[in-house]
Amino acid sequence: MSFDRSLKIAPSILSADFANFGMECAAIEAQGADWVHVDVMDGHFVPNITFGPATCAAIRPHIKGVMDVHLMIAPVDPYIDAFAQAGADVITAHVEAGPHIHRTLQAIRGAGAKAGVALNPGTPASAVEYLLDMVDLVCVMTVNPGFGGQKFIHSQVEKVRQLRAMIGDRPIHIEIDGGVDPTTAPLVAAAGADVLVAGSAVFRGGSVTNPAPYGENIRAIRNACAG
Ligand SMILES: O=C(CO)[C@H](O)[C@H](O)COP(=O)(O)O
Ligand SMILES: [Co+2]
Repeated sequence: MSFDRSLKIAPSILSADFANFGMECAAIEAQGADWVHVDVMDGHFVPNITFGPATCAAIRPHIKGVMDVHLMIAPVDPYIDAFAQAGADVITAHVEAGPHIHRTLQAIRGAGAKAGVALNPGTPASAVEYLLDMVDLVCVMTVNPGFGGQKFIHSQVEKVRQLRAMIGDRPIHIEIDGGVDPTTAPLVAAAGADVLVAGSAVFRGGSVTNPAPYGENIRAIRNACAG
């Protein structure tokens, strides 16, 4: 997985048909997705439960590109190897999920994956200042984690600007997660983000038997950022 700062759309399969994950992953890639974003929730760190490493391993053969695993779980460390072995290219842990994020990031890289750190809306950009040599991606949550389809929190755009300045020319992605659509995407792209996660705004109107709307929705986000 090589680094580039071009705009990437990463549909979140949280909004996909859970009975057809494999086909949904293949469909969104065929419709222009750059990465596939996989939301793991434990009902403890966040008030919702999704799935674990076995599901990630099951969908891996259906994803040609980057599998971007967002862990909303606490503790994180006991599960890192399992998600790496499931084929995650990027594993992102929350800075709020435990007392030893530096150790967690070391463990992610040690397991052979790219290391991401996520910040909840109430966590300042400065939380990653001493982690920049440890991370490949910083994820700015623009909703409170736990559910798809929530409203974008506009105060986070300033945090993205601060992170862009802090990161400078280091090869670190800035990912935005939550409430991304053609209206909000240009705000964070202009502020310096390069990976835009979008769940409801990509999957709305489509299905595995009618995937064309996925492509239209992805293009609408991309075009809004270009315009
Ligand atoms: O991490 C997440 C929620 O915790 C999801 O990735 C995010 O909410 C995407 O869904 P939507 O685009 O519908 O907001
Ligand atoms: Co996510």
